[in-house]
Amino acid sequence: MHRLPRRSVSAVLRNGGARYRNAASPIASSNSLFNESAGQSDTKLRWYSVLTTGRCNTTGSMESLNRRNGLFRGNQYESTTAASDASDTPAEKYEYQAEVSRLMDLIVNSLYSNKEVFLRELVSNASDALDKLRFLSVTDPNLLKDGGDLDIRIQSDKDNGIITITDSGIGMTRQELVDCLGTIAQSGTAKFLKALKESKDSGADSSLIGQFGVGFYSAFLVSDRVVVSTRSPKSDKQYVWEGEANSSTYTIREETEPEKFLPRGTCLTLYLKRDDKGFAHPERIEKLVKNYSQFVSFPIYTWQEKGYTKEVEVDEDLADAKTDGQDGQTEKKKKTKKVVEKYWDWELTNETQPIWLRNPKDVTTEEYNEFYKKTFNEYLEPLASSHFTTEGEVEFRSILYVPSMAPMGKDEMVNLKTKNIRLYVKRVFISDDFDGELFPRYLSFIKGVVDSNDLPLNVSREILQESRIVRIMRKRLVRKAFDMILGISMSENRDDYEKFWENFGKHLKLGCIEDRENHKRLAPLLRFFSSQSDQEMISLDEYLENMKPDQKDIYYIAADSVTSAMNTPFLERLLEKDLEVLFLVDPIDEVAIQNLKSYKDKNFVDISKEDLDVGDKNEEKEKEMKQEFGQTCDWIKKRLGDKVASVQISNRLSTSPCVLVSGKFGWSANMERLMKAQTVGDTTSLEFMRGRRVFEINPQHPIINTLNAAFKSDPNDEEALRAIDLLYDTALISSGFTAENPSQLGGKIYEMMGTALSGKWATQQQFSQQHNAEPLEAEIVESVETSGQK
Ligand SMILES: Nc1ncnc2c1ncn2[C@@H]1O[C@H](COP(=O)(O)OP(=O)(O)OP(=O)(O)O)[C@@H](O)[C@H]1O
Repeated sequence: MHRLPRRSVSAVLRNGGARYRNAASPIASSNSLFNESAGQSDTKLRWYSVLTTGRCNTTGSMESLNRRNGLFRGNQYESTTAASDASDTPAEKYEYQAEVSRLMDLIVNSLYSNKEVFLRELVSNASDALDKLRFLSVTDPNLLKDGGDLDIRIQSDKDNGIITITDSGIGMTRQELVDCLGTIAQSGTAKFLKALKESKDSGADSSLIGQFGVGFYSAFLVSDRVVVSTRSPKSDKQYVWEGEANSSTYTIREETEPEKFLPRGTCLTLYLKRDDKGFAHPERIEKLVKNYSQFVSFPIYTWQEKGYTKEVEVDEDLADAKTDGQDGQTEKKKKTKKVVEKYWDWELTNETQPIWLRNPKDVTTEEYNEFYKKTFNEYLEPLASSHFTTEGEVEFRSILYVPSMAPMGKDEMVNLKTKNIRLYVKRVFISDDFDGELFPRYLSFIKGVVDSNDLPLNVSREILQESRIVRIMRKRLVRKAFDMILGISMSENRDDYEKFWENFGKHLKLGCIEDRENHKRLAPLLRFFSSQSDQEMISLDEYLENMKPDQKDIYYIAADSVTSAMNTPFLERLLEKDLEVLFLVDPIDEVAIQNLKSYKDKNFVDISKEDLDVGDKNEEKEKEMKQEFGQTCDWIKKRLGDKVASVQISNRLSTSPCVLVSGKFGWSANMERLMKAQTVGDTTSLEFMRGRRVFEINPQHPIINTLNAAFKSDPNDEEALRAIDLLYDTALISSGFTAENPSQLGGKIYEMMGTALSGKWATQQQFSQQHNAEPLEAEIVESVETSGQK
């Protein structure tokens, strides 16, 4: 039995055009341009450097002119005799063309919502280049002969706004530069992967990140000019690709500066735009690497300023010098002071082995907690964590955490954008900005990381495409989250679930309202106070264990506090019969329970609603009571009019004379109060939902008996009729409703007090007046006599 002590529960997603030719190297002819286009219909777009050279002679002067004007739009490459429709005119096929500079502008400025992703994209390319080299070197070790580690190095010059990203990967040949960087939306990486798969090479590395062939151009998000110096181990020459933002041309030349020669790999130099020079700050680079590329599988070094403290000797001031010895000579004393020596060096900035890729058996709780604190900037340890891998249709790895505290701020509970789940695809951080795709909002408090290789992302890698895969993933994450919470609830340490409930109980109740599919998982996690446990909260399973053998339902009452629930007249008879009643004291409780409807085949029954069956129906007795009080009920109903739907003999009262019961389908008093507090403007719906109220009388109560007698003697007796009014108003309040006319009620109470007081105290007052008056008179008489004597 795990009962929670009472606390404040309420505190709570090419080659269609010319091959590149620069002025110095007019290799490709315009002929090849169009032949190639015809042959490569899968080609998308390329940088038309030919546009500037105008060396296009095959297809006629108009096209050349258009190209020169930068308006080359239609490339007629084939005439076909095949009739396209009913007409006999042969249809001509055209290939789509694009205005490259505009397209570039679109890619650069419309694809990404956040500039800083440029570093993620370029580091991912470097990682892919290293991965390709690693893979190819297995069969061709010569590729690694030039030595050097497989790593990525980022250096920046903040004063001049320059960033260089160097990798010792596969590099690019001149042709590859043209094919990969000179062709928008052509991914050398995707081709590489495809070739591997086609060769059915089981070693096809699924950790290759690139797939769309646009990531590289994100460099122009922040740069005016990009220079790529690259050397493929397959080539003995190094080439330099250079392109500028807003330009539809690029150049390629051979690297001639020996100091820029690379043994192998690629060095990208970004000349940042004026407003983006801040990105060249070493600290900013470090931060971006840590956020986006923390778990890339190759070491990333950033060039950072460091410092060490050393002791240096300082000459003591003469003033401070001591006079030493007998000869009085002044001796300079050597003193030292600590100074910080600054220097620049490479610093390893990422972790190549993410914790989630390790075997859970090898990870300690401390390591999980440390990862949690570091990743989510938390200072408190989590309440629970779960590290798992799912296989099958969707494969992903994840570590989820239940925080030990709800976030500060009221809106957090319904805030989907909590940035609590960090999504990685192939170890590269994609996003933490979700809109309920991975977790429903009531579980938005769960924190964690999810890493998958199969997630469908859009080109900018910003949006998780709504897909079956995401739905499956969400289902599994939610299930794991529930397992984790259940684990806390079954923990030996009771305080843990108490803490959890205090922080996130409301979230689970919201889940009861919003997630029907998971009612079975949610219900066992709920906790309530009850008529038999007003200090410790109980679970629904504990309630069931405590049910009477013949008890059919789970009873509950909604109130604004445990105290008022404990003293409600609705509870009287159930207490007498030792039936436990759940107290729903959080405003969300009643709606949550109404959504659950039942738990383990037992219905939830509101004891403040009509037709309550507490299992002791006695038809004969009821008949007898009806005979005795039936007419009195009609008489009371007549007096109360439309205020009540009917007046009935109660089976739930023992000490109170009457109670006001809500209709079966109407709002309870508690719900009415809550709805009233939230309604602004038109209150017609309130009136409607209030529905019927039934006035129940307790035939055992003296007041009811007196009224019964009064009715029998004189149904028109004014005092008896006014007593009915007062009885109704009082029942309204004791049943949890708000008085219709509080000041009138006050008046009635004063009047009654007056009558009651005058009944008892007037007699006494009369008595004491009589007794006090006489001695006073006697005294006066006496004094008169005395004066007479004088
Ligand atoms: N540092 C590099 N070393 C070697 N090749 C590179 C490098 N950077 C880019 N490339 C080549 O250029 C191609 C295009 O790169 P780009 O970033 O535009 O697209 P991608 O990485 O293939 O796909 P995505 O758009 O998904 O990032 C790559 O596929 C790769 O073949």
